[in-house]
Amino acid sequence: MSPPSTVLVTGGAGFIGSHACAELLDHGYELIVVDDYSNSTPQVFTRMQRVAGRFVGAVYELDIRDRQALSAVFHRHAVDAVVHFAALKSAGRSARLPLEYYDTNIAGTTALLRTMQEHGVHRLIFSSTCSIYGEAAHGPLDESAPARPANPFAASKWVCEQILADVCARRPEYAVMCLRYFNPVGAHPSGLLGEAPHDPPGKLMPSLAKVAAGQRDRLRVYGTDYPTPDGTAIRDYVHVMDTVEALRVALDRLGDQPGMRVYNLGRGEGSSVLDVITQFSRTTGRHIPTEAAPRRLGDVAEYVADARAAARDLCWRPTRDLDAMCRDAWRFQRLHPNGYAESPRRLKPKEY
Ligand SMILES: O=c1ccn([C@@H]2O[C@H](COP(=O)(O)OP(=O)(O)O[C@H]3O[C@H](CO)[C@H](O)[C@H](O)[C@H]3O)[C@@H](O)[C@H]2O)c(=O)[nH]1
Repeated sequence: MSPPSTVLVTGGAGFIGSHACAELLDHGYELIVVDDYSNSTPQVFTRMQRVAGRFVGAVYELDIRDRQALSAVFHRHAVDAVVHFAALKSAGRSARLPLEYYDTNIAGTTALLRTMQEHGVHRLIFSSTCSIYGEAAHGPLDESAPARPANPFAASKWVCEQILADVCARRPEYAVMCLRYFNPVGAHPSGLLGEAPHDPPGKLMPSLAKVAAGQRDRLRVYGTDYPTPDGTAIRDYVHVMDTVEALRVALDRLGDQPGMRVYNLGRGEGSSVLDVITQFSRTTGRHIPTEAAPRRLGDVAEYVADARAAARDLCWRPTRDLDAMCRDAWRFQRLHPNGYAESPRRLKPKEY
């Protein structure tokens, strides 16, 4: 099978989605994007065009659970493959709103799969997460580590993986890759694209950027009593540009073999919350005031990837370190203090 050329990206206006679209446009793919803008904004496409030098083919505002609207998109465009990001993704919020998460993430995925089937599209890249591993053993986790989802967000992703495995087991025409993202952070090196959630940022890197910029007075460190060397939780942070490079190679190779393949996308290097704060401070020269806070609902002590399968099959070797992740996140914050909401500031070269 030849590589797909027209790709439908769900959630293409979101953080990983927008960087993925820029990467795919850069490599000649034709893109159709659907997004409901529940945690993103259409402004992202203007920036994406500046980054990639060309337009996304078409953009539709829709909820992927709306099968009629989704079907109309497949009618209009000859889609070869789908990259599926659209989902709710906050572990803590999911513990408070389980139904909302199961409905959006699972019903959204089944609606997409049924629509794909109706239109004869069988190639899919699914966005999964390291959080399906839950409270697993310490140390690098490979793809065979048992799933023990610790919150409804993680459980919803694990259910989707099982649905996809069942579909692939019964239908040989399907080719699916599940990419288990560890903690993608950073921003496009142009400073045009970055992480700009609607709600006050709950994630570590954008929160750090807001504190460093003086938009928030301190960073709350959620949990200082984890069984880790410094008591704070360990994650495997990976630059979003490295992440989307892996995705692009996965898409290039999606047609090579049928069935379902699963890959961890992490660097194999754990950093604690305090490690990230120290690095962010060092990279930006800013003091980061902190405050110890209780553990966040649904969080676990440690996720570190064994990503040798992605290295072997996708020849993927992430090259950007934590310093680069902090530098790029900071550049986006400095250039766009309000994300996608307003025109950029002009920075002198030494300002970032
Ligand atoms: O202000 C903050 C924000 C975060 N943290 C801590 O920093 C670590 C990282 O938290 P993030 O919210 O940045 O990311 P998560 O580890 O919760 O990310 C998980 O959820 C993501 C989706 O939001 C992805 O699915 C990812 O793969 C999965 O690991 C956690 O220990 C968290 O408690 C703080 O201490 N203070």
